[in-house]
Amino acid sequence: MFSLFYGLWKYIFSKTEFHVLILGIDKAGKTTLLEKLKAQYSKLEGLPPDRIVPTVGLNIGRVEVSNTKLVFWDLGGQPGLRSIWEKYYEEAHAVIYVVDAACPSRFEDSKSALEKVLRHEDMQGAPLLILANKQDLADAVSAEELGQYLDLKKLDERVFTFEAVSAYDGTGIKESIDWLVEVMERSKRTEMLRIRAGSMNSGSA
Ligand SMILES: Nc1nc2c(ncn2[C@@H]2O[C@H](COP(=O)(O)OP(=O)(O)OP(=O)(O)O)[C@@H](O)[C@H]2O)c(=O)[nH]1
Ligand SMILES: [Mg+2]
Repeated sequence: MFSLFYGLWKYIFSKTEFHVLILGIDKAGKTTLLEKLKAQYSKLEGLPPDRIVPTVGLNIGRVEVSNTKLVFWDLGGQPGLRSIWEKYYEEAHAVIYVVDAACPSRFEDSKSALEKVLRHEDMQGAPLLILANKQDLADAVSAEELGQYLDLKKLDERVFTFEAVSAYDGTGIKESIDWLVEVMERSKRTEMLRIRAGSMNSGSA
């Protein structure tokens, strides 16, 4: 009986935790974004951009937004490191895909890396937030233009959106995270991950 009430109490009062993967090719601005998120949503200061180096392992950031806990996983985007991404797909509730909107010569590379992510079966149904980053630069393309460049087919029933952001000055970040939390809260993928976690817990009891 106690465990029943405890389970119910936990269900009602514990904050939902969402895992969000931050992907994108090298130099897109993923780690700069992660540090900005930490600065904006937690008491941590976040590294200043001039102290951020290319990512080789995994950077983790935990923040709380309204009644949810967000755990961000930021991975390295250099070509030789992209094969590691898929190890994190199964546990991810959603994906933030960061693109350097001021560097059209790398849009093709960004597009094919993203298409590969979306084709992977472990990514099925994961909401997708595509960020046109570096809007503080005069030659950055808008979110709409980036959408045309990427020309993504086969998004089918996936929930997705494009946002124009700057990981430097914080433009567009609040709107992006608000969107993400809202879609994760009602996504089928979240339901699927919750059921899976529940059956694993009861299996190990
Ligand atoms: N102007 C401008 N520069 C940015 C912005 N975000 C990142 N940068 C710069 O872009 C470069 C790459 O940033 P990172 O955050 O290291 O990129 P990354 O995607 O984490 O790269 P990898 O770890 O190699 O995959 C750095 O020189 C950053 O200072 C932005 O919003 N505006
Ligand atoms: Mg990085």
